[in-house]
Amino acid sequence: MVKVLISDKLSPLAKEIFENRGIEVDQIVGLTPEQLIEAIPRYDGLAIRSATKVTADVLAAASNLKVVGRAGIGVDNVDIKAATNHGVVVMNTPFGNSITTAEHAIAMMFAVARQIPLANESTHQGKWEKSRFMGVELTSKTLGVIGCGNIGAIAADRALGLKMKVVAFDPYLSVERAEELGVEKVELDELLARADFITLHTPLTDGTRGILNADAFAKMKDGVRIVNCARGGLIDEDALLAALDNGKVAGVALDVFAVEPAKASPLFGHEKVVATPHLGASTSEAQVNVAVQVAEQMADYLLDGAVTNALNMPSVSAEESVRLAPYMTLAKQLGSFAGQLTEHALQSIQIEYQGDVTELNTRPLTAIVVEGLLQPLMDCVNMVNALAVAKERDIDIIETKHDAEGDYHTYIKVTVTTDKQERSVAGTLFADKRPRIVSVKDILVDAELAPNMLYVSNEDLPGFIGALGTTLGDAGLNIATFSLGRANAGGEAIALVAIDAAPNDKTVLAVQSLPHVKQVRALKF
Ligand SMILES: NC(=O)C1=CN([C@@H]2O[C@H](COP(=O)(O)OP(=O)(O)OC[C@H]3O[C@@H](n4cnc5c(N)ncnc54)[C@H](O)[C@@H]3O)[C@@H](O)[C@H]2O)C=CC1
Ligand SMILES: O=C(O)C(=O)COP(=O)(O)O
Repeated sequence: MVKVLISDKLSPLAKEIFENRGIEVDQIVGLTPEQLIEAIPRYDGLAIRSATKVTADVLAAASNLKVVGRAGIGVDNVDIKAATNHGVVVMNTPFGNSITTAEHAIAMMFAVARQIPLANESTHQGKWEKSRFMGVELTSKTLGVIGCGNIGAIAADRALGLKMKVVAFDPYLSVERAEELGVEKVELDELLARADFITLHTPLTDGTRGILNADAFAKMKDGVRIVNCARGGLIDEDALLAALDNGKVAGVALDVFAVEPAKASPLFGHEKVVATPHLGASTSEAQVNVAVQVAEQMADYLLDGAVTNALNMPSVSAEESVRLAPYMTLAKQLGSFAGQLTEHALQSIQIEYQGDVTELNTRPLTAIVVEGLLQPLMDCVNMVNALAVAKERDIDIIETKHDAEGDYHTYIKVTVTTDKQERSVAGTLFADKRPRIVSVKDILVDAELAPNMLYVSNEDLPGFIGALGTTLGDAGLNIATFSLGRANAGGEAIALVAIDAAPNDKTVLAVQSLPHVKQVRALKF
């Protein structure tokens, strides 16, 4: 039975969805890294929020894991590269909590503009310090949005509603999109120089880590106020403390911290710091959204092979997955066939799609061709990591698509170029949706692959077929099907023989030593 571990606090709806779909669920919150490593081999799926750290060590131990589902957006707590290498799909829920998080950023902006938390605390203490708390208006102020994606754009929209002017820095924001949003696209330095308030909405990556550092603070207006509801690592906390102390920054509202859970920080207790414990996504609405979405996405993948919102794999809908299924078998067979015949260093893999198949999402097909091809050559390759593994090894993957040209309404051809030769194998689906190999090295054949096959290439001369049959018969091997093809009379010929059991090395050698035989391979599918 498929098993999922929920290792962070998720709406109970997630568990309910998994169970309704026949998936066994354990919810264990607060595991130490060691406990997670010990538990993880028992699970096919892991559902998390931001607390669980899915490190390379966890993934190395996760021998059955197929998917990590992040009920939320940021995946900086998941080692995606290691997940890819281990063939684990990582998916998130990119929109479920974006409104909620943008609202938190706006709430934090008000909180820091009017010192609401401090005023609240003082009032509860019966101090009535009316003259202590002097705030600033938001109207007409300039808000600098760093990272204008889903959340940044919603925050910008709300700020415009508050009659603020919004400038945005985001290298990937087009001028048209900026216009549509009603924001002014600017460079970072200009944003820093102009903004009265700055709000951060980028992911934490090597490119954004410390984006607000001492240099950046130096470029800001005196008395700027900053909101961070994205990730702690975006702000250099030491530089921030200095900027608060020297008056450059009038106030900061932090929902996120460099190290979480943040139980101690020099920023804590500072009058100018408003802090919340990573609450950006914590509304009942958002938590229902992300829990339902992650559970459904994970169940779809584990049960039906549908891929949605994956960060390391192309998307495949459930309907596509059904239509793709016979093609996936064909593509895997073609890749595997080519891989089992490949003896030299691979340079490129060309995958040509013709006819009906071009109407489908061919990216998963390409991934599975490459998986099939690399599997005989190396361990631990699967659909998730195949393209990355090929790239790492400088193998070019070339995908082409054409209308149907020849005899087949649908057709896939895989051509492998090594440093010594080029070899191709092509196949189709017949009306029964069963895959057929229709050519090898451009020699026409018509073969249905069986678990055990013998591939023989030979010179097309009389006597070979009888000799092959006798050799296999002598070895006690029953022939199930026998497909032949030849380039021309007397030219290169190919035999693809389905046999009921795998031939041993002695039999392969015996076939190899038959007259006119060029190459023999026992193939497994
Ligand atoms: N506090 C909380 O509870 C929550 C925090 N988040 C954080 O918010 C982040 C943003 O979420 P979304 O808006 O949904 O992501 P998104 O992917 O829609 O937007 C991120 C934007 O950042 C931009 N960006 C990337 N590198 C940049 C750079 N060097 N400088 C400026 N912009 C850059 C991208 O072009 C993109 O437009 C998430 O990655 C997550 O870390 C998300 C949800 C809840
Ligand atoms: O979705 C995100 O990126 C968040 O940061 C939300 O984090 P959480 O799920 O509340 O731990």
